[in-house]
Amino acid sequence: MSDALPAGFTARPRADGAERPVLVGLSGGLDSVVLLHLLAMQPAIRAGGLRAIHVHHGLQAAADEWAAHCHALCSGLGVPLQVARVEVARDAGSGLEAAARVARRRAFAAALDDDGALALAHHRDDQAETFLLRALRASGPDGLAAMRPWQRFAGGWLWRPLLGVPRAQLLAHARDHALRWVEDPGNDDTAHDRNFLRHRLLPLLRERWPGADAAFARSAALSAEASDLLLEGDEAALATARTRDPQALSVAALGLMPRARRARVLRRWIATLALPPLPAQGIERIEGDLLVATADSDAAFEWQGARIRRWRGLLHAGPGRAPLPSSWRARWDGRDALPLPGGGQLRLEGVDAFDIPLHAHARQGGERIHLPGRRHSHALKHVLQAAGVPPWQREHLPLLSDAAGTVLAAGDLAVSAPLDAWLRARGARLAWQSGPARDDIGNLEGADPTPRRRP
Ligand SMILES: Nc1ncnc2c1ncn2[C@@H]1O[C@H](COP(=O)(O)OP(=O)(O)OP(=O)(O)O)[C@@H](O)[C@H]1O
Repeated sequence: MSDALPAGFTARPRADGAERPVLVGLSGGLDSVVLLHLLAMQPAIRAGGLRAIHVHHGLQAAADEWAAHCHALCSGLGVPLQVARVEVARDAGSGLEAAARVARRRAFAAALDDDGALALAHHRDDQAETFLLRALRASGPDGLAAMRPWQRFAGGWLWRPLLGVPRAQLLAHARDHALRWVEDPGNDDTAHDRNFLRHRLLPLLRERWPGADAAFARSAALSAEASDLLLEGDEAALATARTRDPQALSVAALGLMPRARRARVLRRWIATLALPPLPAQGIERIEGDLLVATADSDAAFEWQGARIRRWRGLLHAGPGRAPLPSSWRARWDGRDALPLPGGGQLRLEGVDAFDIPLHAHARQGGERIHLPGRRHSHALKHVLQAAGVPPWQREHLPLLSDAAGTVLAAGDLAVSAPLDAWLRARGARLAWQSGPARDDIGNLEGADPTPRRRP
């Protein structure tokens, strides 16, 4: 490759006109060594702040050698290098390679500057492989779009400047400049689908169709265009079904959409909630069990720890969690947040503590509560029904009682007259968080709710 960079090889300046700092993911292999070398030759990119990161997984005997190699390369080019050592969860159900990838992405996210660009060395051959792998998994246009040159990542962007460049050109560049790199022995094992495509299938395809990689990459780019157009329509359709609660969609509005659009809208909705992607049979089940007029009142679809249910003309989505154990009890003085079994917490805000500790516990059934402004107590069940609290939320609801067993509050949804008066007098309030806080790191890429546009 000549030293002229491919089109789009400049990291776009930020909105404020400043150069975007670039962090290169440097494995020590051919692709990322060439990427670093090309970027280091760009005065504008150097001026914006060019750094490299090598993630040391410690999984292979040669890992120290790779890190040392990256050091030598970076010091030769005058580029600061961070070596991030990560722990890879060896017992991860999804396999060691997937676990290493997650650990790597976390390290990248932690090291990336706000609004900076993480440059990775994926090239056109990688794109052709990704396109074929997606086709073999029966993906539609969103999946066939394969890798994007720019996409949101953590607090900044993921940038793939070499996506249009064939690997052969990278090799030629490395040889022209006498660059040295380390070979990863794992890349030869054809038991992995990607390696099988790389070493067996793609060479055969190229024999007959020399332009195969370019054609696959072009198909990926066309799919990306189609996917972006569809996404705009999905957003508009989703808006018509939204309610004030982001976790609830109107069944009636969904019913007005063509089936194919509805499937996309449901997937999009789930992505915006940072829940695991809906599997194909999920759409079938929602269509068949939840959206029909005769749907059971407790009909639900569950997948990978998430759940969609229909209730009162709405579809509700969220993490599926076990109810509070009925035997759970805890004394709580209000000083610190009270952690709830299965995630979530109860907090007393605006005042230090209660005058005397209260008892937190699960509902047993039959409780009554005396609400402010009412003469008599009411069955808690009716109070929650009247307030429109969905049944599954009621199962997680912690109650607060005094020593005599009088119910003083049900989460922050119903507060009794005496506790309400006590809180008001102090400008204080109860706050109930019903589930664990979201871990956004798990969603750094893939189900990214932000459309993938150039910065
Ligand atoms: N150990 C590492 N340290 C730093 N960067 C790395 C490391 N491994 C890979 N990278 C960067 O990530 C890019 C992609 O590498 P690779 O395909 O092995 O990773 P991946 O995360 O599995 O990517 P994908 O699954 O998207 O293809 C490399 O070109 C390089 O820029």
